[in-house]
Amino acid sequence: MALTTDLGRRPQLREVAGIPLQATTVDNWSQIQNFEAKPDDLLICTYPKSGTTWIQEIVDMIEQNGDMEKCQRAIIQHRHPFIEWARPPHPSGVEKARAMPSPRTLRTHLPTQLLPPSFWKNNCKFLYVARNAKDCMVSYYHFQRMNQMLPDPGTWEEYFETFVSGKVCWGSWYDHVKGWWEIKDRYQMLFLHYEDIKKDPKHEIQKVMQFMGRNLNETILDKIVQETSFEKMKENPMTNRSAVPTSILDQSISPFMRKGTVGDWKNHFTVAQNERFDKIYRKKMEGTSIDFCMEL
Ligand SMILES: Nc1ncnc2c1ncn2[C@@H]1O[C@H](COP(=O)(O)O)[C@@H](OP(=O)(O)O)[C@H]1O
Ligand SMILES: CCc1ccc(OS(=O)(=O)O)cc1
Repeated sequence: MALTTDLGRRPQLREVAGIPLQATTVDNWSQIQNFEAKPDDLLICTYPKSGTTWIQEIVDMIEQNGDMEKCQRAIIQHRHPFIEWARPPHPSGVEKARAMPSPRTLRTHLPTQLLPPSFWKNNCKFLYVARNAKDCMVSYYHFQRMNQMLPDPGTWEEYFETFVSGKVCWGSWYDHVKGWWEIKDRYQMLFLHYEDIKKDPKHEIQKVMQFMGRNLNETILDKIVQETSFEKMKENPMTNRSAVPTSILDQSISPFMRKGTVGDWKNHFTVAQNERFDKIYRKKMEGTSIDFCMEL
């Protein structure tokens, strides 16, 4: 597959406890770790490219009782502070969260071991969305091609190695998903799969609604299903990242709302890569009960 080649110009990652993160996040690490969560916080947790924007829009539509105009009040990145986000001189995710009235909905890509401890102490609600590793890898590859704030992914073949070895921003997909899955019954956590939302959005949105302690009628639920479809969100300037400068997200390379499907990995993985991936996957995920749907 074709290369993007501006190696050397993209920022490189640094590490916290072996997890690669953006350098600006690492510079801000003590502020992030000392973040004071509140008992009524809802934290959206995902591995990158697992449907974060999608679940954010679903949660916001539930919070706003299906009022689309209220959901248009700001771009999605500004509605739910991203707690490990740091890009001086802009306010950090922690600063944005502090300035937000409760009840707050926040978001993170951090693995469990790096989450600020106050989230556990305050028994906050966690909404985790997991996406199958192969589609996640494909989506992340295209995102790294277009995101000028992340390292250049190199060729697809090179990226395959980078991803399976966990040397991407926010670390290993396997460890992230296993980490959140293994603690799900010890906390107030709703654990969803991207593929299930795709298959039966109304059913999964109802689960989110109940988890949030809300009760919306069928008409509103149907509206949320429609407004959060891939096609609608791709056209929606509040969700499609069209407001982000090209110097950060170059959507002429790959759109942020790219395909939104299950099984696009089949258009990228060679037979040999697929066999190798499955072997690595079995080893890394040995002993876990989590299961993924790879095609619909
Ligand atoms: N409403 C929606 N329905 C399905 N997929 C969606 C979606 N909104 C965003 N996505 C997909 O979620 C991925 C982005 O995830 P995140 O928000 O975590 O960065 C992209 O996947 P693809 O690159 O496979 O298209 C994007 O297209
Ligand atoms: C950390 C890399 C990153 C992630 C997301 C970005 O844009 S957006 O928040 O999705 O609009 C930019 C950089």
